Amino acid sequence: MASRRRMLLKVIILGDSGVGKTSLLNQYVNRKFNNQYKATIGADFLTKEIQFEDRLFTLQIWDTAGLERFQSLGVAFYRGADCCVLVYDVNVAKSFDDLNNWREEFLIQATPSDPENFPFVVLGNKVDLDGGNSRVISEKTAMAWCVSKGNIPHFETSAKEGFNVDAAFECIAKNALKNEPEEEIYLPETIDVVDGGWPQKSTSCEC
Ligand SMILES: Nc1nc2c(ncn2[C@@H]2O[C@H](COP(=O)(O)OP(=O)(O)OP(=O)(O)O)[C@@H](O)[C@H]2O)c(=O)[nH]1
Ligand SMILES: [Mg+2]
Repeated sequence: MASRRRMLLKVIILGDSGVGKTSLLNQYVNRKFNNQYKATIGADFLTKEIQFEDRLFTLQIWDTAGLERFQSLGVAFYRGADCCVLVYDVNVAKSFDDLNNWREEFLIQATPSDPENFPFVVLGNKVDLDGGNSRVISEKTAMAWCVSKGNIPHFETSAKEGFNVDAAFECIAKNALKNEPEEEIYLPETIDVVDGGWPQKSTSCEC
């Protein structure tokens, strides 16, 4: 039976409601943007196959609800995360101020083995809005916070224009990879039929 090595990397996106978490993910995975706001309820994930140094990886990216009433995720959800993305809106001060809470809450829930060095990536989204004139959080202010929290990588992005989205997710993938260099899962390319009761082809390996 042919098999192919594929590592699963779990990424969780957190941040206030409306900062653009779903839009960033949709732009990265589907190259699409929607102006209409539809609040995320609970959590949902999209996957993206990536290749890095001749190896295949599956990024499993979890989009979560920023609205408190739609948050219903248990501790088990956060466990095993390889990278956490914290998103704020450069035009909304509160969304930046809240990053600290999101980060701390994540560490409480996920209980990573080495919290000091757990990989976070911070994204300041909606830099396109009003031609940049409505911005209230400067890149310098955001960078200072990121440095104070152990040099968290920081990107300014626009999900709407696709600005810096690929670069940000490339960094997210690399950081997730750093966090989990040993653990591998093996996804079979084909599944043998056992008593005729199982599918003959796996649909999880499409490349
Ligand atoms: N101009 C502009 N608008 C954006 C951008 N990203 C998202 N939006 C808009 O902002 C609104 C909220 O975006 P979402 O992606 O739904 O926000 P969210 O963080 O997923 O919100 P919750 O699911 O409630 O947590 C939508 O109307 C988007 O179209 C961006 O980069 N630029
Ligand atoms: Mg959403």
